Amino acid sequence: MSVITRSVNNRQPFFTFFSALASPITHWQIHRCTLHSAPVYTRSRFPLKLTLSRSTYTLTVTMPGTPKEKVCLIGSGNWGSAIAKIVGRNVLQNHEYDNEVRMWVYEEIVQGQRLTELINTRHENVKYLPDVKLPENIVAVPDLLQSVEGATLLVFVIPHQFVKGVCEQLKGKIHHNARAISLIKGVDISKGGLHLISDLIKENLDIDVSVLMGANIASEVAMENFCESTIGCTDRLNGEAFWKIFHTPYFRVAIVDDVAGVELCGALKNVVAIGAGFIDGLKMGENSKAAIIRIGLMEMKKFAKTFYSGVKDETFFESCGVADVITTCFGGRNRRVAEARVRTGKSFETLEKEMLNGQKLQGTLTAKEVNEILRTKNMVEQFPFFTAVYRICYEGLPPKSLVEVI
Ligand SMILES: NC(=O)c1ccc[n+]([C@@H]2O[C@H](COP(=O)([O-])OP(=O)(O)OC[C@H]3O[C@@H](n4cnc5c(N)ncnc54)[C@H](O)[C@@H]3O)[C@@H](O)[C@H]2O)c1
Ligand SMILES: O=P(O)(O)OC[C@H](O)CO
Repeated sequence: MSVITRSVNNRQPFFTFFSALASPITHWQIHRCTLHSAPVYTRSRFPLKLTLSRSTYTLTVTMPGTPKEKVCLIGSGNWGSAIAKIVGRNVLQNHEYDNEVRMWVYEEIVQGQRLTELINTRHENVKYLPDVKLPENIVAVPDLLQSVEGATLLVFVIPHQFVKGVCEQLKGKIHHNARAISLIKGVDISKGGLHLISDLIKENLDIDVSVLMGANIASEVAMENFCESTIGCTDRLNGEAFWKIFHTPYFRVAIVDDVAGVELCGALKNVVAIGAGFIDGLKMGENSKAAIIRIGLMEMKKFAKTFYSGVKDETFFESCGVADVITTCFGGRNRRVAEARVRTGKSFETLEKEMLNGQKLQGTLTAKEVNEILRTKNMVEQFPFFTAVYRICYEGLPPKSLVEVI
């Protein structure tokens, strides 16, 4: 691979500059030419990016034989399957991506057959996203290491309690140019202290990790109803590589440079959803639920900023922020199960099994993890809403106390 740097007078008309530059590289395909004012730098990575010394022109070129990006989806639940439909279609429309997308499936027997076989023959995840056709280039693979073979873009989309185990199996086994994105809504406290799931992946696999979070109830995305989502990235090129596999006219993705803010919004809104479900279970009406959403959002922001000083206010106005809190407090699984908890008196474990058919709740576990962090830091009183949700879930506090303590 080579990096070519040319000096170009930045007052030259654009076409003069372009034709001067085009001739020596006619044997390359020029995929993009953009104008920007970023500082000068060169990178030797595919696609080869040329930034011309002291000019403001950037060319992205791909040499013949450039390896294509190969995507692997690590996870195949409700959201994993819905996003597979988008990714499968998008890679077919972009020559920079390999057509085959492998999807790691935690194997199980469904209707007397292996789930992977069902997915590969019927092109439908009959258990986790029934009645939605997946593109035929989505290939279900039961072996984790086989699924990531040759993959340069890893999409992590499994419930957060399983990430550590999956990362341990992948350590040292991934492609040298692999980058990842996490669609997982949760936090990690396994090493003591608060950690982002994206950091857990980054530290285990030694790769750059972006995140994608948003107001995205899987079944609605699968029906192609319009919605938005947010990518948080530190490396813009990586963020853009993932943007291309997710963005569609009905699933509109924005990119921001606040990984911690985006990810903590995704994780903490699940705790707010549990609180909203309690309010619904108590039949307290929409004003009370709106109040819970507002108070919950304020605690999300305070928590995120307390533990990650770089978190930006604007992030809370992206899809990953206020929009996701709203959708999850009206249409999400956490809300639904918390409502049933109040109405039936059954435990969350029982209701998860009875109502979700193998899908996993994230909010109750996150409430516990958040509480553990707050207790360690002596901060429970500063977060009365998160604390009350935890105490209702785990310490027998009556749900109606939620509005008394906040
Ligand atoms: N479903 C949604 O609407 C939605 C939307 C956005 C984000 N998310 C987030 O995406 C993540 C994944 O959620 P989902 O909805 O795709 O999953 P899910 O809850 O539908 O499914 C559970 C998945 O976990 C797998 N699993 C079970 N045991 C396992 C184990 N021991 N190891 C590994 N995998 C195991 C199952 O095979 C199944 O694929 C979560 O963090 C969730 O919050 C979900
Ligand atoms: O069904 P929930 O509660 O896990 O929420 C789903 C999504 O995260 C909503 O964006």
